[in-house]
Amino acid sequence: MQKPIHVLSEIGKLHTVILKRPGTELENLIPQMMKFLLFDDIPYLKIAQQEHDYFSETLNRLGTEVLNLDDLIAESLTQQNVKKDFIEQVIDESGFLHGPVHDALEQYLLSLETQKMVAKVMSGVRRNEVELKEVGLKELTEDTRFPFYMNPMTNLYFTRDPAAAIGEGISINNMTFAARKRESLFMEYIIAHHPRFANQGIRVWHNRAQATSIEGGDELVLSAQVLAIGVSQRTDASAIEKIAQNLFENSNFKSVLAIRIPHNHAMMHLDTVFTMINRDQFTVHPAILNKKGQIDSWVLHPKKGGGTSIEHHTNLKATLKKVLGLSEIDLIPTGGGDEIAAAREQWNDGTNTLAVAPGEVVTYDRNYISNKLLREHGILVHEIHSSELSRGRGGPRCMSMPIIREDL
Ligand SMILES: NC(=O)NCCC[C@H](N)C(=O)O
Repeated sequence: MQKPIHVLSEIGKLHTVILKRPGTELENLIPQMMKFLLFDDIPYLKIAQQEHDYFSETLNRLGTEVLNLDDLIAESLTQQNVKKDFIEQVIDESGFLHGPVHDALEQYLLSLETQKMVAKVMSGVRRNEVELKEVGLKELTEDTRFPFYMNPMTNLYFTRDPAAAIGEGISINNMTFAARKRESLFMEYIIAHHPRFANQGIRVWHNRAQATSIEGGDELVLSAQVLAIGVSQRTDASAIEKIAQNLFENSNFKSVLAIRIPHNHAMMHLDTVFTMINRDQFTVHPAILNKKGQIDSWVLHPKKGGGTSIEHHTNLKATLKKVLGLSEIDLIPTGGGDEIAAAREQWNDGTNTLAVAPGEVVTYDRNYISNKLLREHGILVHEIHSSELSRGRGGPRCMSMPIIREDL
């Protein structure tokens, strides 16, 4: 019987994926909150939705089952006590553990029918939407720079990051920045309460209560035995050690390749600078390699008798060949290696491909130099529109959370 989660590679035919159509959360993005909400500009929602619908239709046309995050969470909250717990938790995590604001938000959200409540939680609750029964010193002295009690979750359409399917389990991530912390709550409820996932023995490799942070854009399943993880702005080395240990003890994964990437917003996750597109082919943003073409990486293995051994490497090609047992590797440089084209196209997620089958990817149309090069390397490329979606700094891989891929 098909397990609810089954991802043993980055490239096996994509069977089932979770997406989130951009919604009114994007219309609650305002200039003074942009940096905090991890955006560089305000997307035009109508066009962003059209582009996203085209992405979803493209995946459908290629034979992928598309599940929507909003539906999954609403279907997980059918029991009144679960819905109430969810509302309590999301209010707590929005900064209101108790008090008049907490009570007003609770009353408001409980009054909404489940789907509307979910949409509201995602799009944010403005201060003027709820009436406080009393006002204490906390309310009088609080920071009112932002017009929301509950901030909009503008990054939700990047379903890749809050959780990642690895093997037949999942990592439910502790996100780095406040703007995204609440996002992984959805997957926690879905795994625990959705009929498709609940009580199926799904292993949780990392949970959101863990102090160390990790994000799905850094987690790449290179094979049934090898996981690559970025040491990045968003993922701590200590989180990598913990998840590696858990995988070594409880799954068939035998190696974790930790790759250190620059810590900045354009390259916030490993998948913004490196993705797998075929058994032996990868995209890579040339700027992550130093002048000698090197990058620091460490391979973690289980040690006999317990613990983990760590080997340091600097040659990405040689390291990939070694961990994957391949004789050749084709690293395809974003922007064809031209310094300016590479920087521009990486900024617009030219490196961030979503493999739908071995050697077959979905990419943004605007990265025409990288797309042409991929085709010259024999890759089948399906382009999607990207004018507005790209303003959030994420591409097709960031916008998708595969939960079932066919084995290679
Ligand atoms: N996997 C990814 O690279 N996701 C893109 C996330 C973009 C989002 N604005 C963020 O900064 O978290």
